[in-house]
Amino acid sequence: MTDRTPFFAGLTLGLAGGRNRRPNQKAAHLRPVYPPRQENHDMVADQINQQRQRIDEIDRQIVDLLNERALCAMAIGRSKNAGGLPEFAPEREQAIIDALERHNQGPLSGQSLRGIFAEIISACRAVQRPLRVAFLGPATTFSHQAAMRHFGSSCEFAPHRSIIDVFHEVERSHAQVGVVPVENSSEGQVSVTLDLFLESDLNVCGEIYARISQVLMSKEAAIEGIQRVYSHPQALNQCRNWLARNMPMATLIESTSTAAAAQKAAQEDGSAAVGSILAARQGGLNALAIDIQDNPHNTTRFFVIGRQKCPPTGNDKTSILFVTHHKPGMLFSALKHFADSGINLTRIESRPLKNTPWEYVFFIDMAGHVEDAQVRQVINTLDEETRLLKVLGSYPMGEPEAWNGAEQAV
Ligand SMILES: O=C(O)C(=O)C[C@]1(C(=O)O)C=C[C@@H](O)C=C1
Repeated sequence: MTDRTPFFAGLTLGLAGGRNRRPNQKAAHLRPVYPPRQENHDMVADQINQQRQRIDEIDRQIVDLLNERALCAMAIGRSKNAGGLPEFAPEREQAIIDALERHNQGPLSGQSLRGIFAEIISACRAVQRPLRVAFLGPATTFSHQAAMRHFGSSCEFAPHRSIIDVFHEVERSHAQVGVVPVENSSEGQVSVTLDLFLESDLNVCGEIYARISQVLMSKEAAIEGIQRVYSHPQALNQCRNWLARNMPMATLIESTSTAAAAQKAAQEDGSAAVGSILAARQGGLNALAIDIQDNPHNTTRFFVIGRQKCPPTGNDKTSILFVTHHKPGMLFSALKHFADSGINLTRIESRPLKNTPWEYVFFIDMAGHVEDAQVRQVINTLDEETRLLKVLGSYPMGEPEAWNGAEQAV
């Protein structure tokens, strides 16, 4: 038995037969449901029926209201077209969700509400013009999942083979936005993405935090029969201890992506893949164990890139890059401006400057919007003191994905 019991095995995907479940432990949906005693039966049925009728009535009202909302969005879309404005307004979307969370009295959780409204806004965007979202593919990768969670499902999702292709698609206006990984809580910076910002004129107009839950998937029903495990090198790295403990005899084989690994596992007997639950579902594979990453809080941060700039929401971040003159104390002096102005830095990273050996470009994220007086002032000062300064964008502060253990082992 594995130490992270396969919650989805034999449950969501229905094929693995729960062989790895602990003895005497039945999944909730398998526990026998006894019919209520006869004298209660009619009363219970009556109560349920009443509430169901009420739900049917409410659902019809919701549909009517949703269509009324969609008509408003269509009218806004026409005005935006007439005024040459982009349909996608991330700051407005953030404001809507923040206001609704403040308004919410429960019992629905804030997280549920966010998910519901991400879909409602997505559908309303689609009646204006479907948002085309380029991402690092193929389908079912963690970039795809992050994009779907952030933008809702009523979008055109366009998978691309590389991060540079995602940048190019947005630069050429083939997609309105792109989703690119920028850093991972275990593996650090995604250097390709950082380097591309030096050349590109695209703006950062959003950030997405996605918790990475790695799943062991196979067409086999149990771990015991598996000899090979495929995955992207990063995913294999993230699960190295778990794989060594639970499948010491299996050969680990690198693939170009977690999605490609899932395809391989679907074709071969005795093989498994490490990747997303979405890949398991789409490939019709058994999820033999979930959350097998060694760090349970493994999170990737993505940037949403676009040609438009995002106005302030009141809760923003700004990303910049700069190259200092090659003199002592220049980095210290740059950072001191932030400290003196009380601006909170949330990330600092450096990359080598490709055409000047032993010189570096610094990437900084800070709390605040470039239109805030203090942020503006520090950036203006830095602009005068540095060799190069570029504001990559200001965008609504993202929320790390809630970790409620819902997907964890039973
Ligand atoms: O308020 C707008 O600007 C709209 O276009 C409406 C709406 C929405 O459905 O609420 C749709 C798309 C935008 O990205 C933001 C909000």
